[in-house]
Amino acid sequence: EPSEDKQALLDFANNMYHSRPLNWDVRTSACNLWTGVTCNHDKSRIIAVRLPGFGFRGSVPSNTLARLSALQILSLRSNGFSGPFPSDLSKLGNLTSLYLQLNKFQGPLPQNFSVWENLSVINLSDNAFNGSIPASISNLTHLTALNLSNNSFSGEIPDLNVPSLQLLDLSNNNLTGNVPQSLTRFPNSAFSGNQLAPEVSSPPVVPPNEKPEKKSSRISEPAVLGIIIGGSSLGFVLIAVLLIICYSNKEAQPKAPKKPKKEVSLKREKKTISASQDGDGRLVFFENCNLAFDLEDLLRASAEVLGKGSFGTTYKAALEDGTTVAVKRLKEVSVGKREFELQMEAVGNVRHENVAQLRAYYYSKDEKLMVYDYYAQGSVSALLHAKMGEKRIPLDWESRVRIATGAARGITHIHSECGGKLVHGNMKASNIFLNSQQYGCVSDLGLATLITPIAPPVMRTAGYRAPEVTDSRKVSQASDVYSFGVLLLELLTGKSPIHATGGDEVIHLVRWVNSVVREEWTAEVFDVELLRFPNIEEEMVEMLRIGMTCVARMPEQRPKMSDVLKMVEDMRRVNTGNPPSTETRTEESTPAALTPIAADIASTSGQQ
Ligand SMILES: Nc1ncnc2c1ncn2[C@@H]1O[C@H](COP(=O)(O)OP(=O)(O)OP(=O)(O)O)[C@@H](O)[C@H]1O
Repeated sequence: EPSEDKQALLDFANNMYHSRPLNWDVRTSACNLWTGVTCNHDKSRIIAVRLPGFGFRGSVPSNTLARLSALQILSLRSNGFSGPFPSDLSKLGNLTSLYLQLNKFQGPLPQNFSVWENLSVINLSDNAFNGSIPASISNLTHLTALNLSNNSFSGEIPDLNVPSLQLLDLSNNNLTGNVPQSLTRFPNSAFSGNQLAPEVSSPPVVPPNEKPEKKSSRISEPAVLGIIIGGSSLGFVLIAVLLIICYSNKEAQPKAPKKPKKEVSLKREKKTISASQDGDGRLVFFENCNLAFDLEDLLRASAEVLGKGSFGTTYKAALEDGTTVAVKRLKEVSVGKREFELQMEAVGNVRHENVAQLRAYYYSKDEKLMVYDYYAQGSVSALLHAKMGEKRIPLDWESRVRIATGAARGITHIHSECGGKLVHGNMKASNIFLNSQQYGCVSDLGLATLITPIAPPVMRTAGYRAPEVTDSRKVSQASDVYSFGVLLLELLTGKSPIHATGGDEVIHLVRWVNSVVREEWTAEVFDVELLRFPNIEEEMVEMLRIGMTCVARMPEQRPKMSDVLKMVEDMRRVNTGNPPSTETRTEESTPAALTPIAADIASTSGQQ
């Protein structure tokens, strides 16, 4: 137990008024029991203190927090702290994140920010700080987010040439002069509400033959949730969600003139929207979730629409500490709260390296949210089908095998959960991502039974659906096996499950592969991008055989997922007698050698 750190915190709390009680008792374990306190691995030091919304009032007493010399994260936001910038903080050289927003701090900032060389996130917004912005902030080489908005900073903006900086908000101060060159990459909204030289608010100058940067290529202003939530009440979730809806819907509508960010501030809108708060919801985190954010951080995040799926819209949300998460906003949930929670618990408790972990969920009468890690590489669908040139690197055979193997492991694990009853229900390439080892990692499980199908499945979903699934809620483990088979065919052919040809014809991948295989074997079925890799034909044919077995028309003819996994993993051992490695595979295989195997596939798989 870090007894000196504990005493420092007690000295801090005992010398300050706070309206909400802290359960800090010198006799109990600070590392395990104290609210808002996190220790390091061996519990020898306190490394994070998060005290948002505890109703603290007054100045930070000196020589208290200063003694927490191992502190990395300090959050005192959404309280009533007043007085100058706490001098104690200058002793905290290990700080990485500092959240002092939504307090009543005043006066100038210390000029020397170099003492916090590890700082990555600084949020001092919504206080009454004044004076100039210290130029020494530019020495913080790890800085990713700087929010000084809604204060009274004056003078010119210093040249903050920090390449790591991703989020900047200096809006609503009294700043003058020009935006320095190093900061022109940030949107105008980062500087609005100041007295800056007029160029700042005019549109960026574009050379005559260059198109302006596409809106979608970076976080578009209408989609930005520039939401500052006062207080700590979780009930404010609906406000934020309303703003999400409002701002994301705007994307689809004809563009209205931009409102300055100032007007989006929730501080001002709270009163008018508060009638719709029902306060019945809460963000529920799953155990072992080490993401350092809470509901307020989430709601304040900048958000970008990733796409609309059959269950709702998914947003990429960039939190102030640099973490990025994916937030899925569900529509048409057809079950009650209890059933929803039980299903979320089942899904959230699935822990496997090939299953995307549900980090948190939120349920209220009007909104249901799910929070996942954000996968920056994009989905397998994007990796496979994005147009060449659009950030796409062709997926080589090794990558496709890793995707298939990972996905098979993930689904097999899902099928073993809940007494062997859990179903994924929505297996498709846009729901598979790459884990840190670049193996497939399946996401979006367990939703099919919760959502009312309001429209026939869109083309990209329909192609994965087993023939017996006429109602999207009637999915089964056997239908997951079918969808996995479609995924294998997609990886092999490079073609989407249902796709249009140049003309009006719509091709159904399963039927197409079947017909090619049945008529006469040709290597045409394989993605042309795979043909340049040597010695992979046998594996491709084996994967084709597995895929075709999975897409058997009758559910009872399909193998169990655990058997499919075995087949996928054996695919290499059978062919080489060696562990998987391109170097060890030397034997030649010619297209002619494929013919008997293809014939075998055609005769054994249950065709449509
Ligand atoms: N955690 C995530 N990280 C990165 N991208 C994601 C994440 N979750 C979803 N996406 C992407 O966001 C987009 C929308 O996803 P969403 O799951 O809402 O729809 P979908 O996969 O197209 O269809 P469905 O709702 O049937 O699963 C997809 O392109 C998906 O790949």
